[in-house]
Amino acid sequence: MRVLVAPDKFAGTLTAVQAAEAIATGWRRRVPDAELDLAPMSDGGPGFVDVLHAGLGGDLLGVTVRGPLGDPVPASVLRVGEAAYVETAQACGRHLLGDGDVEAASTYGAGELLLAAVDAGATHIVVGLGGSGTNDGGTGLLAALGATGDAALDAGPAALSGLTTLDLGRARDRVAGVRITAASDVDNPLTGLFGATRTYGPQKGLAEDRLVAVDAALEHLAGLADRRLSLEKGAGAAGGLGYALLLLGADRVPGIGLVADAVGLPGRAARADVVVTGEGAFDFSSRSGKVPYGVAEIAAAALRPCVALAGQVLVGSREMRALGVESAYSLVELVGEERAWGDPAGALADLAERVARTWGR
Ligand SMILES: NC(=O)c1ccc[n+]([C@@H]2O[C@H](COP(=O)([O-])OP(=O)(O)OC[C@H]3O[C@@H](n4cnc5c(N)ncnc54)[C@H](O)[C@@H]3O)[C@@H](O)[C@H]2O)c1
Ligand SMILES: O=C(O)C[C@H](O)C(=O)O
Repeated sequence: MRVLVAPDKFAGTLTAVQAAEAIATGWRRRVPDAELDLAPMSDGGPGFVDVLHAGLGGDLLGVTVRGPLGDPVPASVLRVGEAAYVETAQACGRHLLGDGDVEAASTYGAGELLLAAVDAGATHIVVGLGGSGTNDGGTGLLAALGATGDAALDAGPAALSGLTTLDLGRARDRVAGVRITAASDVDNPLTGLFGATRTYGPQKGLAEDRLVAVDAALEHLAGLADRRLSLEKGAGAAGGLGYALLLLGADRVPGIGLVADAVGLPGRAARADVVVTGEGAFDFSSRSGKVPYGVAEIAAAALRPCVALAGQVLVGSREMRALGVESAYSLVELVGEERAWGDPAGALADLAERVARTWGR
């Protein structure tokens, strides 16, 4: 039997590559002759570059860029032929913000990362967006590329309400002739009820009573730069970093679809008997763009059953099936909180071994 193993990361405990390996280890214990095809996934957020490197090969170029609060952080550019892939979470991810203030956090480092890809000679740069700890409308990135204005562009959203002029000429020149694709985990617009701030601000530590002011700062930015683009899908990804890329002429695609196509997931699903996906918390709250649902869609198109293994399962079985996942299995339910967190790889292997009893025949 052939099993396609295509999980996302389990945020905080396992990378997608580690999760895929743990699932394969457990499955093999139950079905030693199973053929396991490992395809760790990402939606554009954390893990994007690792997963593409595992799937596509290519060369990693190490760089140091400014983190969200200004401290230097390591990041990398993945070169594959003429293309380059960068992951903005490496420069401004939520894991780098800690307890820091998102209102002071900047995407400047993501701009430095983009520049490193330009300087490496890439003619097509794919920028992964998601899991950010920033909400600055991507102005930090624009500043790193040479954009100027009459207020600080690299100091978070607060300064933006004072902006009366914005010149993007130099930033656009820096990327002239380079095709940019934004691969985003979510498709929210920049502002408003479904915009970056109101939807994702609270999980970055933005207080309820600051949401209106910060959203207004991004709205002010949109008024100066380009209101139409602020309404485009994905403008609100990664705290508005999607918007900055659209201002530079980028096209936008869902990250999960880009990664799936890059690693040939549809063909691999068609060659499998069963597809296994997973993530840390299998929930409903943010299903658009999430890896398990993207993988389930691909499995369904190939007429293959899809099951999910997760740290926690927070979706009812009826909803889950409606989304194309046959069954979902929970680590915490099998081994309890302590082991799920203390030995995530071992626990996930045990869960996969159990699931292979049902699905490995
Ligand atoms: N946060 C959003 O609103 C949102 C929206 C759309 C897409 N996304 C994308 O979805 C991806 C996943 O985001 P996420 O933050 O939901 O990650 P996730 O699904 O991995 O969930 C993280 C949670 O999983 C649980 N978990 C992780 N390891 C566990 C273990 N070993 N045992 C038990 N529980 C465990 C924990 O509760 C943890 O908080 C990111 O790449 C992000 O870009 C996020
Ligand atoms: O990944 C998320 O939390 C959603 C969004 O793309 C962000 O980074 O703010």
